[in-house]
Order: sequence, then C-alpha cells, then structure tokens
Amino acid sequence: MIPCKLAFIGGGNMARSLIGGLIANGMPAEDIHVADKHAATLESLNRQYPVQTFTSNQHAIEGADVIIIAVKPQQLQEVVKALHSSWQEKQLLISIAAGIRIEDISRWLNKPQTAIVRAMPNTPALVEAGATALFANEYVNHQQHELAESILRACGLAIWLNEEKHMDAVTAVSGSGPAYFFLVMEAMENAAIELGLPPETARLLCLETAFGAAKMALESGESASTLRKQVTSPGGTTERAIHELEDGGLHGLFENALVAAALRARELANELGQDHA
Ligand SMILES: NC(=O)C1=CN([C@@H]2O[C@H](COP(=O)(O)OP(=O)(O)OC[C@H]3O[C@@H](n4cnc5c(N)ncnc54)[C@H](O)[C@@H]3O)[C@@H](O)[C@H]2O)C=CC1
Ligand SMILES: O=C(O)[C@@H]1CCC=N1
Repeated sequence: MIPCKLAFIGGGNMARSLIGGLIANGMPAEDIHVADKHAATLESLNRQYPVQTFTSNQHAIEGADVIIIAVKPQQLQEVVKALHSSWQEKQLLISIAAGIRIEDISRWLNKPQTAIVRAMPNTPALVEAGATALFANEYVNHQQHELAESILRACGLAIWLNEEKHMDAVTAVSGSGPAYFFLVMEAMENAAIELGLPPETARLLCLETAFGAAKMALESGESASTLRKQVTSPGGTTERAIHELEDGGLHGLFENALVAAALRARELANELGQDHA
C-alpha cells in the first residue's frame, strides 16, 4: 500500500470496515484520523483500533493527503460545506456516499478544481474481501489515482469505472449486495432449523456452504450456471429445490430488487443534489 495520511469523516459502519481492512493490510493506525460527531462512536472505534480520533472534522483533515467522507448521503452537504475554509488544494476527497454526484460535492465544497473520487465499497472490506468501484473527476492526478486505488485495493477488489452514471448500478450490485447474501444465509439457516438441525449445526453448514460456493465460483473459472448444473442431478434433490425457487420467481425478484436499489441511489442524488431527471 502507498504510504499516506488518511482522514475519515464519519466513523460508522462503512468507515469501520475500511479501517479494519486497512490496518489488517499493514497501514499504521497512527496514519489514520477519524472524526465523528458522536464521542461514543469514537471511543468504541478506539477500543478496537489505535487510530487518532477527533470530534472536529476540520482538525481531522489537517495534514491528510486523502479524506474519505463516510457520513450518510443526507449529512454530506452540511459536512462538505463546513470543510471549505480548511481544505488544502492538494488534498484528495473520496466520497463513499450512495447516489451523490461529484459535481454536487464539488459545488458544496466550493473549490471547483478539487480532486474528487467517488467510491462504492462494501462491508466485507473489514476482512479484506471487499469489492469497490471507483470513478475519478478530471482534477485527480496520476499519483492521486494510484493512491485511491491502493487504499481501496488494500480492502479487496478495486475497479475503475469509465462513467459516473454506472455508480448507481454498482451500488445496487456490490454496495448493497452483502445484505442480499446475508438475507439468503438467514433464510437458509432458519429453514435448516425448521428441518430439525441444531441451530449451531445449521449456522455452520449454511455459512461454509456460502463461503465454499463463492470461493469455487471465483477460483474454478466456470460460470455460476455451470457450477449450479454440476450440483443438480436429474431427478435428484437439488432439482426439486431449484424448481421451488424458480417457481417462486427468484430471478424476477433479484431483477426488481436491483432496479429498486439503483433507482433509490438516483433518487437520493436528485433529492439531495441538483435534479438531473
Ligand atoms: N454500510 C454500507 O454497507 C455502505 C455504506 N456506504 C455509504 O457510506 C456512508 C456511511 O454509511 P454507514 O457507515 O452505513 O453509516 P453510519 O450511520 O454507520 O455512519 C455514519 C457516521 O457519520 C457520523 N456523522 C454524522 N454526521 C456527522 C458530522 N456532521 N460530522 C462527523 N460525523 C458525522 C455518524 O455519527 C456516524 O457514525 C453512506 O453515505 C453510505 O451510503 C457505501 C457503501 C456500503
Ligand atoms: O443502504 C445504503 O444506502 C448503503 C449504500 C450501499 C450499502 N449501504
């Protein structure tokens, strides 16, 4: 990882996942500043990681090369506007907020030539198994480009997008995606308990199966469809189960869910920034 001084504004769930991934990857905790308006959030973070904590956002960004804004989209405008007077020209801003467009962030900061990267990470960053898509504005120089990539790559996969508009689809797929898989795990675990398995056995079998399926899909080079067919013996047990899932409209449900999430990202941008509808 490229050495740098990093400041987080907002020390909630996503910041904590990124911080955990960065520290596990060798980033010195003293190079990480974290600001949050809730002292209790900072205390609980500090119990886990010896990062430098601040209740002033302005103090937290002093001397930082990169500032990751990790507050809710609804809080972004107020937070960014208040950074105007402390912002240094050479600093790189990374926003991880769902929906909010770079041009709105730049307008709120009121420093039109600021280098801004929009990133959409996900919580498995905590265990260095995250997936992040990135998009840079025209003011991000080569070194800042490398730096942003190195920070997010320390937490897992990092891929650049050519068009900012694809960020809403990314948010629907990989930003929100861990929740869909956790929901499937919950549903399978409950069904396994209903079938009579002891809860701990049900939990372990479901989680290892999810992990094994994802690892195999990543490492085998085969498509998910081929791997599914390898499990599905004609006239066997899997076929019956898949029939139930498809009869219940699983494909359509996922299509609707992802469209709804992407539309919500666009809605957030239009509600909170300038309307592009
Ligand atoms: N949770 C997730 O899986 C993902 C979240 N995101 C994005 O990350 C951002 C943060 O989301 P979460 O971590 O889930 O939310 P969160 O609510 O857990 O964390 C936000 C933190 O910001 C702090 N905060 C609020 N106002 C502040 C202010 N004025 N100054 C300093 N700190 C302030 C809050 O006290 C809180 O600790 C959102 O914009 C979300 O769209 C992106 C990808 C995945
Ligand atoms: O639910 C949300 O709005 C955020 C963005 C992606 C994951 N969590």
